[in-house]
Amino acid sequence: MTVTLEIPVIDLAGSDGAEREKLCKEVVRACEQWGFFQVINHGVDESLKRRALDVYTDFFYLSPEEKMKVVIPEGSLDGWMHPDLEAPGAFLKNFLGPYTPEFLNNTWLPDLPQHRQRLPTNPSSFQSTILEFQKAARGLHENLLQMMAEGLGLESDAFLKHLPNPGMKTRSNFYPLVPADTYVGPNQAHSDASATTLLCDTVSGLEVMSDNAWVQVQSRSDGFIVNVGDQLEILSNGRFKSILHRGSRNTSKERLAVACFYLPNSDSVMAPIEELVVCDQLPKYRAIRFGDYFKSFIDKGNECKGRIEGLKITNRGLCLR
Ligand SMILES: O=C(O)CCC(=O)C(=O)O
Ligand SMILES: [Fe+2]
Repeated sequence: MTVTLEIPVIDLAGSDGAEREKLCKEVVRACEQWGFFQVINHGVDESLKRRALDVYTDFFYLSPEEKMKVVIPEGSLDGWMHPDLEAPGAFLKNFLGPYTPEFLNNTWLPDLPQHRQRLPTNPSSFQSTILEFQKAARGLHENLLQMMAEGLGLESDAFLKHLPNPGMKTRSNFYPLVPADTYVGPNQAHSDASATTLLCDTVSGLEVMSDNAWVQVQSRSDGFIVNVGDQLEILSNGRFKSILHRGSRNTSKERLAVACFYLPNSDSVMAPIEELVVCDQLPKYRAIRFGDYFKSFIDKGNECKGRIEGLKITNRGLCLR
């Protein structure tokens, strides 16, 4: 039996008006207590979200030969991968768990030729649709980051000013329906390397660690699941929690899950923001250049919370692992 979890659902409809202060506090409470919440009336057009999910589904339904045109090459994380394919090199193998589903990874920002090269050209509307979707998702990420800062009593750009020229990446996981007697485990448990992540899926399947047990989030078709990533845990000096989670199949329906990551640029240095260290007295994490963090994310594998644990400053001094 799957145990389900009701994470907070926050209605952003009034977030530009008189309700803003109350909603900002709700967002902060959800980041502190859960690390995960859902938003509805989030400002991203429902039909755009639907078109984005459809164009991803159309991509996954293409023939393997067609998808091979954007297969992940050695030394990269961007492109298409299927569990039946041999991962090209240790680089990607590290990153995959034992039950990795078919997936497509892309980088939308920074907009560089090496990232564009890995974008599918089939379906023909893929790039224009997802680019439009990414722009809308960026707006929602930034609105939420402002609300989080305001809810903590800080200037609304308190987080965003540490995230100039952000990166945007997507990972879309495709979980086909498998016969009931086929055991296919969940994918690798991890916390996200992002500042914030927005997840939209066609049916429920996300599992989060709550009280040392895996519980499934009931996703809403009109919402986005929002989660605090490792960078926001660092910036908030540990007030916001980047929680272990994993994707899994839905036992009755095919499932598509699209995660949109909002990331610092490689040269941004992530460290607890001063305003929060003053209140807490001590920084709980040592500073790290995001590019170095992301490299250790790749080197150590997409595994548990090893990366952020290694940055924690303990009472005994630096915890270097
Ligand atoms: O597939 C899912 O439901 C979760 C995806 C996820 O957590 C990720 O890609 O970071
Ligand atoms: Fe994730």
